[in-house]
Amino acid sequence: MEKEVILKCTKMCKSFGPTKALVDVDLVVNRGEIRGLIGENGSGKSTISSIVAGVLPYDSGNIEFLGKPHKPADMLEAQQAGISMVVQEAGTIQNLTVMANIFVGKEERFSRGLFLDKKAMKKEAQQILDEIGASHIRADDSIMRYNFEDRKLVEIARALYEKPELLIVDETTTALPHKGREVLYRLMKKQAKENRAVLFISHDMDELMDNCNAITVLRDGRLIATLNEDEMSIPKMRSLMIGREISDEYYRTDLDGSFGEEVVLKAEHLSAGEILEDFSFELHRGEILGIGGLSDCGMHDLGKAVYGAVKLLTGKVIYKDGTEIKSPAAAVSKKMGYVSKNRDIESLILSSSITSNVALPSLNKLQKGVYLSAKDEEALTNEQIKEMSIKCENGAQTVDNLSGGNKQKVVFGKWIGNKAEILILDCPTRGIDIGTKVAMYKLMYRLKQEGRSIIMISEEIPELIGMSDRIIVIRDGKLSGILERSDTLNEHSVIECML
Ligand SMILES: Nc1ncnc2c1ncn2[C@@H]1O[C@H](COP(=O)(O)OP(=O)(O)OP(=O)(O)O)[C@@H](O)[C@H]1O
Repeated sequence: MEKEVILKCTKMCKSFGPTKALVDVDLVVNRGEIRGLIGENGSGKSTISSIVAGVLPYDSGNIEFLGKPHKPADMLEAQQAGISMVVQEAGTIQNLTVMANIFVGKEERFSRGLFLDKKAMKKEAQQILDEIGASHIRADDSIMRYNFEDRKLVEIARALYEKPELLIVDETTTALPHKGREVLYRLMKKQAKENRAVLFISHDMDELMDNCNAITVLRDGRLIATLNEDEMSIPKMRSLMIGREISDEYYRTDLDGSFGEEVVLKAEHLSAGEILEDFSFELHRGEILGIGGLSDCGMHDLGKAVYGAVKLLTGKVIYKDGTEIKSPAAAVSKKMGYVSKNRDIESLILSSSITSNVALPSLNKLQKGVYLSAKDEEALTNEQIKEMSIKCENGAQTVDNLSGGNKQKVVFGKWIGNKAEILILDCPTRGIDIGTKVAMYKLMYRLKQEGRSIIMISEEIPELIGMSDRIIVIRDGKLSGILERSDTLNEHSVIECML
């Protein structure tokens, strides 16, 4: 049977100044399909989704949606045409309630004369939250009460409320806890089963294989291939993305989980956030200490607590020289670095340049008398652009303009540039393409060998097993087990500890 086309892009082009983000892209998405869109960081995936969803205009080419010309002036217009999108980073508005976030721009639907029928709004918002399996989120609560993961679920509710013909999911899964990912997969499958369509952007090869009916590969803004279900395989997808074969070995290959005796950081009886309670551990010189658990087990709070970024309810964090780490400033002065899971809000100054972001923790080092050495700042940044393969015009480009994965590389680069001795990495490879991931793991291993210490908080069990010397598993805010690196350690043993 002939497939019914829902979206047809022909020779779509988009440039940002000298950067050719999309070059003559022809993309056809059919009804009933979950289409994966893959490519390295900066290959143009989000540019396509932003154009189709009305966030960005295109320069030339042609788009048809449901057989009609499609050139939406904004997101609302694209939504009215039948396209909704859930994005990578925070897409909710602070200071509003959950329901106001769900119905933003559509409030008139509930207006009764001069007033807003908040009761009806609440009822409808709660209904959609319940429908997507997020009943724990209350429609009339302030959005600020909810964490990053729950806010993503609110965005999903907002996107699905309209029953869009095309749902775009732009790297949302890594922001969600495991349960939330399952919810999203189920909703995507439902969308396809109802003969609508999904455009699904992800770097996770397994979830792409499990959920997509076809995969489109981009490289440097050009469409390289579209693989149908029977042609899809991980090695093929990887090599089409990167343009060369890459090995299956992502992680360090040694089984030696040894590290120095010296304790460089000690956490004693920490309680913080809503769940973390009476938690203690020691980090050693040259150790990669993995921290795992379900997303809401308290591990993200632990990262913040160790960096002095949240108020401790009990306990203390002590650096090797006896200094108590009570603030990020104290942490930075002891050469500690922190990569937050909530990258755009907590780890970057989006409106500043790559150089300003990279140089920020190294300002003391870069200061010459009362002046900052612009030349040194630039050299430091260029080194990190090279080391982390940051795709950008130059260090003067504002971080806001970088692709998601390249922003993550900037965060990593700023702490590597600062020669941090202790790195607290919360989901460090989030949004990072497979080629760069391999490079990052190599870098982490090199840092370990140089005697630096890493706390790696991760929701990816293979990453924890693949990189850690020891894995501390947290369950419901408390220590549930410590697992040592060995050839018998497997996903099952970690999961057993987590649940
Ligand atoms: N507003 C902007 N201004 C300047 N350059 C931009 C802008 N938005 C995107 N770019 C550039 O366009 C290119 C494509 O970016 P895009 O965000 O589409 O990549 P991506 O494939 O989604 O990457 P990632 O996997 O890292 O999310 C990148 O080089 C990026 O730096």
